[in-house]
Amino acid sequence: MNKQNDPAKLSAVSARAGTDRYMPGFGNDFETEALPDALPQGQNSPQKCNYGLYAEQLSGTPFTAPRGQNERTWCYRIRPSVKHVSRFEKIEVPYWKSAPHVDPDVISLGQYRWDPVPHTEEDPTFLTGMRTVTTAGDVNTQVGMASHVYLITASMVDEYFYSADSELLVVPQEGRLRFATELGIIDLEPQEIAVLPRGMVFRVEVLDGPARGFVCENYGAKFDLPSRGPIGANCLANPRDFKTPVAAFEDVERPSTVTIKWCGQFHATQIGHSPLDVVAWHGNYAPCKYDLKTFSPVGAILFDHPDPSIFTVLTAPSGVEGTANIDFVLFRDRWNVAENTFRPPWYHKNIMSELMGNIHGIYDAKPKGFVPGGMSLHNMMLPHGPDQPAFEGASNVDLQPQKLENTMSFMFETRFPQHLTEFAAKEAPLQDDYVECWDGLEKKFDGTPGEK
Ligand SMILES: O=C(O)Cc1cc(O)ccc1O
Ligand SMILES: [Fe+2]
Repeated sequence: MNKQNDPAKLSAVSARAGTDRYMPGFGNDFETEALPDALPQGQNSPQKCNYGLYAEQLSGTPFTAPRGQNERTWCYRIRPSVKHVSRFEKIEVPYWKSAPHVDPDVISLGQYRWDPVPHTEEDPTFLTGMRTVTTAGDVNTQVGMASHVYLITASMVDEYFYSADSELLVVPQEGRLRFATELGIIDLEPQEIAVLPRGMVFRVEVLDGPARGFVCENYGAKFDLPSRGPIGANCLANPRDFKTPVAAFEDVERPSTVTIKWCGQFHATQIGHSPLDVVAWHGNYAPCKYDLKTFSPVGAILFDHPDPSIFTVLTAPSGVEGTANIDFVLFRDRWNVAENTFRPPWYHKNIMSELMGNIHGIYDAKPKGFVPGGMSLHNMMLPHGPDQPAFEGASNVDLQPQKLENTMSFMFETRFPQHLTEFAAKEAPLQDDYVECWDGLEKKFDGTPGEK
């Protein structure tokens, strides 16, 4: 291996220069060290680690999980984590809610749509700027999810966080963020996503603000790549496009706070140093980022509109095959070529509940009103579909091959009904007139077949 491609050398450079670098692959068994020979070879727990480091395992799955699903990472760190978090004090993070959270005064049954949540006067961080929109399932039994909007203008300074409750899928819509994590640094911008594993400590800095985006908090089993079935080994999200950071550590001694989300509650602990002190690590339980522009969509090339599951980027299983705890689905720019076909999404009712967000541009089923930064919720078994202008347009358009451009929306689709928070129902800019977008769909039936 030449010097330039040697991950050890890259990470050493990375740690010193503070630049971010990544290793390709989804769920790979990675190894990386920010100082030469910090990573033990051939074993996990030497009697004494080099540099006086402590060896520590982070288990993301039970010890006995089947081999293909078993995930853990070995960290070689300046202090063991137990020196970072002890003597907890309960704190309030009022806008970050967890399931079950059903407010009797809030009705969740319905079709809802929101304008972008505006930035506030305060200077919120990733923690204080998190606004829960929906919750589903139960955080205590590790099933379900929550969807959030984040509004961030301030970096976390000497402040760290981890969620024992969940894996976090972060979908930026505006602004650039840096996730300084125990295992390395991820820089993130709109049209990219990051996946932060349960239990991993991080700090979020604003590189370019204000920052707004969406978070899917997964209480259940981890996000995985979907099986492609007959599609074969390529297209959709390809494993090599997922990027995991190389090791980068901080040897900083300053009064700091670590906040933990645990069973829906928040606790803080004070420490005298940065917990991001992992000098080297190896394993397959690690954060990653993914550029949504590398998603290769597959679709109908003759007629009809397939189910949106063909656009699944990541899926978090629920234990029932084909019934996801969460699917993360991407509607990106693509060619529309189907002949004699109503090309936008069809009208439907779904046993899964669909939370959508617009990252960029125009969504074909809702040409107006569903704008970047905005969201919609079509809850379990509640009918929805194209609005009246979209229906008329798509029913009458000349069906030439058409490139859908300037479009990127996503869906957090879960098997569980999603319950609105008070914030979503009462504070966020809910569009009271949303359901009127279907009012103009008139009766066309007159008992005769033919042109309508
Ligand atoms: O409701 C939506 O807009 C999402 C959606 C898109 C699609 O192409 C088919 C079904 C579906 O639920
Ligand atoms: Fe839908």
